[in-house]
Amino acid sequence: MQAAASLYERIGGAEAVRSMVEQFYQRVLADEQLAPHFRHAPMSKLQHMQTEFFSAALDGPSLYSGRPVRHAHASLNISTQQFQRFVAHLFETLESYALSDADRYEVIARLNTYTDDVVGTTDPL
Ligand code: HEM
Repeated sequence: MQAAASLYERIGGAEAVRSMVEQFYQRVLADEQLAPHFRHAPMSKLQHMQTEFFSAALDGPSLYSGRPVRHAHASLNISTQQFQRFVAHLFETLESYALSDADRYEVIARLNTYTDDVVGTTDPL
């Protein structure tokens, strides 16, 4: 019997995750409440790291080699509202992929587990 397909496979594998991250960042950078955070960010490295991160988060084969999420966002002073906008852009991006609603909510639920690592992390690492 074959193992059930992972979320990574259901979204369409490596190429789908790469293009999903690209579309997602186009949305994030077009959002005037989020874009200022990325003004000095190394965007091609960030997209690469995010692609790895999402692949790992969706149970794909790749390992995430970037910094811990808490470390990467320390001192960025991201608000809860900005975090919610970020996740809403992801949800909208996922709407153009052939995923069930349950899968879309599962992706969002996984990202929401990082809220405390991303929001307002001005405290010591
Ligand atoms: C669940 C939510 C989020 C996740 C999982 C996430 C994940 C990541 C990852 C994996 C990196 C790369 C780390 C590295 O370079 O080693 C990163 C960097 C970054 N993220 Fe996020 N992020 C999230 C939310 C946000 C939000 C809401 C913002 C801003 C509005 C943001 C702004 C940034 C910036 C500016 C960087 C680049 C930091 C630098 O290299 O100087 N992130 N994020």
